Amino acid sequence: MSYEREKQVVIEAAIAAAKLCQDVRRDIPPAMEKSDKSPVTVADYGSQAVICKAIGDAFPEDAIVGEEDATALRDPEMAAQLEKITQYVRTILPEATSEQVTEWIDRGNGQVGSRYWTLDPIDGTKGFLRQDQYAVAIALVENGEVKLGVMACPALAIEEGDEPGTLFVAVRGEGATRRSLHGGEAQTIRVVKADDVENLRFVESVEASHGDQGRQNAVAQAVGITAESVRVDSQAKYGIVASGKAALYMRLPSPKSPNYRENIWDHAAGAIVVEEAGGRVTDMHGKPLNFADGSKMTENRGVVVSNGVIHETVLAALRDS
Ligand SMILES: Nc1ncnc2c1ncn2[C@@H]1O[C@H](COP(=O)(O)OS(=O)(=O)O)[C@@H](OP(=O)(O)O)[C@H]1O
Ligand SMILES: [Mg+2]
Ligand SMILES: [Mg+2]
Ligand SMILES: [Mg+2]
Repeated sequence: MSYEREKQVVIEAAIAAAKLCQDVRRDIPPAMEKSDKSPVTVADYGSQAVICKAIGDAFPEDAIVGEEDATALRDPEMAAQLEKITQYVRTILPEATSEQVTEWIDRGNGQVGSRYWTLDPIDGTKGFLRQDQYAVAIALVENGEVKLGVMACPALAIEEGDEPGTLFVAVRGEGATRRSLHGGEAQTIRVVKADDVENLRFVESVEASHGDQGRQNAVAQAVGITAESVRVDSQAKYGIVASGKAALYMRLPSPKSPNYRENIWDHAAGAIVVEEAGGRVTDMHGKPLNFADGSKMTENRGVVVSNGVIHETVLAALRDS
């Protein structure tokens, strides 16, 4: 088995961060606004602090490329927010100080290199605020290839009716598993088979502005998916495809933001989980996602995630659309 220590460290960190996020969510957090107008909450910061501390302590040589940074929190006007974040972090690390919290968050300001971690402390912040789906997503990348992905989806039940909370783990060459965030055995997961008509659904973002829902639906129809899309926030969509509950996840560039480029932390963990479950992940032109060059995937457009079998058909339908 490879990456055993890495896996242990980040599974433990992801479970702790997921608990912190659920604690915050029970108190219904107000959102703060980032410079790009997107929302961020005390849970995004708290989750990044807990995970970056764990990775930085265990692997001090490794760079971490995280979504958030602590610059805004050092503004004296943000003192009350920083204190709140610190209180939540103390439920996991009782001795934590505000100064340490900002320092741990800023461990996520690393650069993409030959070996690095990428972290989305809360993917789907809008979903988190809506009490819908979100994910804590961590991946280890070596020489441009994702080697390990750990994704906690605190609001996603394994089977309908179960207590929500699913943890996905994948190591390159060793398959993908899921388990309950509340404990229990890990089960191997596989993508949906071509003849499993009941699960030939497709998933897309809840937020219409994060994709092109008109074109996504047209392409799904063109490849024979007749059911309406299932709209889910965050990389939980990758988990759903990897578990065989949907055959396709499409994310096509939004006509409203044609210059948007995808971030590595929005895809790295989810992508390895799907690939190790037997699926395929490319951009809309069939190019592999580029995790080698920087935090933005500047050479890629959109994302297509499938069970593999239908992938070429989807890419062909996209060319024709
Ligand atoms: N214009 C545009 N196009 C594509 N993607 C965008 C865009 N704007 C934001 N984002 C990123 O979307 C991340 C949320 O993922 P989803 O779209 O899958 O979830 S959601 O339905 O919007 O909640 C979200 O991740 P978080 O910021 O971690 O929540 C953003 O990185
Ligand atoms: Mg964000
Ligand atoms: Mg994200
Ligand atoms: Mg995020």
